[in-house]
Amino acid sequence: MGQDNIKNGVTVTDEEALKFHQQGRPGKLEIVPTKPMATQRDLSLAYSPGVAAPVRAIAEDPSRAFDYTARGNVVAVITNGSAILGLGNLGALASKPVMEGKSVLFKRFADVDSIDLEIDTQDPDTFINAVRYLGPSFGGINLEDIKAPECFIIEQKLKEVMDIPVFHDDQHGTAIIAAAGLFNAMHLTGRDLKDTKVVCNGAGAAGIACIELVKAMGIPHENVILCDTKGPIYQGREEGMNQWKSAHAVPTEVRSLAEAMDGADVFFGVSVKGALTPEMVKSMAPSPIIFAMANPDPEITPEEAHAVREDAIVATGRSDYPNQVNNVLGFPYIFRGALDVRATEINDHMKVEAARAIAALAREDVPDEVANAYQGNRPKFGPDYIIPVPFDPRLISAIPPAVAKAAMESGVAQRPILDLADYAQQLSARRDPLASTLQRVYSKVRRNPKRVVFAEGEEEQVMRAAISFANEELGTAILIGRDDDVRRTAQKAGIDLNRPGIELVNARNSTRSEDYADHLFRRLQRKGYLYRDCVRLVNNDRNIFGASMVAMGDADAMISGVTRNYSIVLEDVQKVIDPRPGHRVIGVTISLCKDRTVLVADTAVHDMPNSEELADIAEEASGAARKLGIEPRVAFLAYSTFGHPEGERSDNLRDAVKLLDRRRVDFEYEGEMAADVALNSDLMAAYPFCRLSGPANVLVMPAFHAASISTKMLQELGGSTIMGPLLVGLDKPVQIVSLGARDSEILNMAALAAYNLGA
Ligand SMILES: NC(=O)C1=CN([C@@H]2O[C@H](COP(=O)(O)OP(=O)(O)OC[C@H]3O[C@@H](n4cnc5c(N)ncnc54)[C@H](OP(=O)(O)O)[C@@H]3O)[C@@H](O)[C@H]2O)C=CC1
Ligand SMILES: CC(=O)C(=O)O
Ligand SMILES: [Mg+2]
Repeated sequence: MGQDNIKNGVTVTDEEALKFHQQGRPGKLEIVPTKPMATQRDLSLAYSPGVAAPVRAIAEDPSRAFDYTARGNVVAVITNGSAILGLGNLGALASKPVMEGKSVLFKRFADVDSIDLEIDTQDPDTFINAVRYLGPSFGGINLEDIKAPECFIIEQKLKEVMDIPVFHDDQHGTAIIAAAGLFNAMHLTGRDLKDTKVVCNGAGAAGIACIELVKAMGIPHENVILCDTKGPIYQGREEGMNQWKSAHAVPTEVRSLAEAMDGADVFFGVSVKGALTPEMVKSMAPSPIIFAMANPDPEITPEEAHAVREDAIVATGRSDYPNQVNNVLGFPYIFRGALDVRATEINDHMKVEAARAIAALAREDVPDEVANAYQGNRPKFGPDYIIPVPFDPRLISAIPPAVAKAAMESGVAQRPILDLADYAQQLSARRDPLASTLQRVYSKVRRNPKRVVFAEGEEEQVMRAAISFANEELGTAILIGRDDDVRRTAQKAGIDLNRPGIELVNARNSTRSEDYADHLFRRLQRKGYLYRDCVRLVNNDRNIFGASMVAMGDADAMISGVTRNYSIVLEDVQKVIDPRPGHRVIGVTISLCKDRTVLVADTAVHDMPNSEELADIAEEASGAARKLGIEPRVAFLAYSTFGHPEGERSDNLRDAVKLLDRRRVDFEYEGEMAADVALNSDLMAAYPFCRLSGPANVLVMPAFHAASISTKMLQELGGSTIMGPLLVGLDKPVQIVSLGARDSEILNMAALAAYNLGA
């Protein structure tokens, strides 16, 4: 990675952020039951009289609460809003978006259920009393955004009176990630712990915890100068002091941050935006290490720091720069490990081992599966990659086992895990498949932005998707429509289209229309079309015009379908664009289920595929799977499994398997088999000759109707997120959304079009 990549390019506007929080169900969280609640019997089991039995069992043996209730997997995110990010004391209510955010991050990254609790008091004792009796409800307490010094008192007291982990994230989460990054940066710059001089600006929750941890890991006390709003904390200072700051006072002559920075090796910023100036950076030691961690804006931006010191290693708290020091790398996984061994606390040994695990991960070679999570680059341990990114899928299997092991070693684990290797494997299944898949797609496109035609540019949700596409720096969004109509709708909806990355194209006055009509006529002249028919199609049909732009190289990809049926759009597109040579056009639907991603094909084109077509469908779908980072295991699905029950409807599928044998394809495939055998390894074990090495992840359906019915049922009944059908096999990338799709769906499909699944 170099200077070009310094900014990763994910920017969001205030308007987008507000809309994101407001749309649909306001906020970011909902609670869903884990047991059926459909019948009278369900209710009798779930509530009265069924609850009586677990109540009595728990009263007799409190540890049974972990068996009969959600307690063991629920963490409360609790705050009083007194230090919301770096925004200050804005109170309990205003902090709720951040706390909901922390809760969803718990779920997203480590499958920990979490609920936010905003307690409306600034008084530590009242706060402590509000929390101390909540122990029975939760497996752990994550304190968040509570200002210093109250946070120290609150955490200490709650740890004493509660028998579940209490962890102030801004202290320890931040410290763990900062320590991990620091030790990697010191390794890269050949520094020795004993000679490293650290200046930490910010003597609050994060600052005190950061320097305590790095001192515990070996940096001498006298090498660290802690600063706050009054400047360096020297021995004898009286103004603005408290006992936690005093513990870090050093004998020094420096009286300002600027003086402290002169010759410093390391800067830790956990204060406010802009606190570090370029002049201060200039005065640092060679190859300085700068962690500007204030959120949402750092003490200095990487651009500003690098402008004066090219040799600096810079980290920030933000996701749009390399080296993000953010406690999101820590708290979900630390609690995951602690909950899984039912730890009674999160102690220093567990924190140190978490830091070591994070640091070690950044030094490892990045395997193929992971490379795409890194903004499309394969990062290599170095100045721009000292810490893994939050989307690194290895974090879930690397950090919790380290934490669980440390809990067991330090005697705080109430339910030890005997096989940590097996535990690590189980953990990877907890990853959220949707986010990883889309992250890979977005990262790759951002690295190589594309010009994408949004064929229905007059629709409001299409305009919104186009703007997000441009804001996400995925490329240029080309809106097709009549200028007046587009602008009128935009104005009415309060959308400003006059911004970089948005182009408007009106088919009627395009200088390219004649070329497009010529192209179309060459293709359709022997299919009953006159030249004037082609001119009319180009001028009047947005899908034809948009597809022509893509076919003739004026755009890279196209998205459509909001206003017309899938099959009609596909028919239009195929008038203009051929299948890729040697390929077959099919539809692949991605089904993102709770614990796995499954591709289903063909969900768009072939009504009753013959064996040859089925074999092609398997090849196309497995190509798409690989492009999405999934190593394909293809199952040809039927009502029968390996010949039983007999019936000629499965013949095609059996023949397709034989065809693939002859084609010597390089992916796993097997069939015919029933869906449960394909997806359940226990059932598959009854067929020891089955060549799949695990449950199938690409399901080739015997017919279009089966494919369509099953994906829709998965969505409605199984709670899966369904994406697609995605078109693969076309010579140029086009994706079609479902009729009436919302802007977020259009955006995702536009990103997938730009990603070009078929290439
Ligand atoms: N990247 C990450 O993962 C994390 C980042 N942070 C960020 O760290 C910052 C502090 O958070 P937190 O410790 O929880 O907050 P606290 O309120 O507990 O502490 C803030 C500290 O910053 C000091 N400070 C404020 N302004 C300045 C300034 N201009 N110069 C020097 N010191 C200053 C305060 O000084 P005084 O004591 O004199 O008032 C105080 O010591 C926030 O920006 C937060 O977003 C926090 C946690 C995680
Ligand atoms: C990241 C975080 O917790 C903070 O900035 O407060
Ligand atoms: Mg915080």
